[in-house]
Amino acid sequence: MSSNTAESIIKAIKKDHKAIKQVLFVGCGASMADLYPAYYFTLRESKSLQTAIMTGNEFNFDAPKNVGQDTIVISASLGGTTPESVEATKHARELGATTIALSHNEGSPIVQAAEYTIVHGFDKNYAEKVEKMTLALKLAVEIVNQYEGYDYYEEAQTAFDGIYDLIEDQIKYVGPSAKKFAEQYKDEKTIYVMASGATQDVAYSTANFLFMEMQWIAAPNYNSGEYFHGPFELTVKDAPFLLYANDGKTRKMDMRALTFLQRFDAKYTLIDAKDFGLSSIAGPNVIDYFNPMLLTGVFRKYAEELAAARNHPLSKRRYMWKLEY
Ligand SMILES: N[C@@H]1[C@@H](O)[C@H](O)[C@@H](COP(=O)(O)O)O[C@@H]1O
Repeated sequence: MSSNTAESIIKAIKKDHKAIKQVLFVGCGASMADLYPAYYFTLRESKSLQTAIMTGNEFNFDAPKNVGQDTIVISASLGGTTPESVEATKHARELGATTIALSHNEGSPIVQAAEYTIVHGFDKNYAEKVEKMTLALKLAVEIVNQYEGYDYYEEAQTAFDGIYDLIEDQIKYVGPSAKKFAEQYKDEKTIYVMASGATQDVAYSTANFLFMEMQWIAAPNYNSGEYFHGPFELTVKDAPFLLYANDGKTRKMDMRALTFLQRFDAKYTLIDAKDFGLSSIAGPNVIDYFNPMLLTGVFRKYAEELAAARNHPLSKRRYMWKLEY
């Protein structure tokens, strides 16, 4: 068990494992979603590594047959106690994989279960809310760079250096838009949520956790490319949508969805990385991977305003912390 930087952890792993074949990302709920940008990066940028992302118990009950010495399993858990994620970390070790856990809780079971750990912040500000996600991406960048070489490593470091300050800076200006969103959506029973590329699971996370878990608002969510292959049939006047737009390769997909929402006069809120100046810190070769952090950080303010307008705190639960399940 050691808490260290992404760079030093991968260096240490490489000493014992000259070659690896696979990187798996495992977690539950928001923590699984936080691993998505790292998974997306690995899938796009690695020339040889296999990669997949899965929920804790899918790994526990049905792990890929090829997990072994040449696999790195990166698990994440904010509280560090989610049983499925702790078990997955233990199971990965039993199967011979090298394990790295990300958690906010230093002494937690997941930290104890993993060989390498990174303890991240969460409470201090909006930027810290995305520290887990950012550090997971940092691990993925180190893996690809140290094992294969990554041409845009320095460009990525510049973006890592700038992302937290950009979030904190932009948060200062979103208050009025966040309040407007809260007023407009506070009585909705359903909100449809869309995003593309590395941001896909920000839609998943917003819908499943901020809306369904924390506000009890039904929230179907899908990739903005997939919107045109079924879900768009529900686009009618005033149907409530939230659309995340990336600055990067998949922006065209988000803009196509936006045009369709406008065409049928849906009620939509657009959370656009271009409005928050992502390109001021992230160069064109890495920008795709930093949309999720910025959009998650900024949208937190919208969720807080929604909770306030609905008089339904983000911490309110019907079952969690109350029942065995
Ligand atoms: N209801 C919560 C989710 O909100 C949370 O995302 C998940 C993972 O939590 P952790 O990140 O602590 O592992 O656990 C529970 O299921």
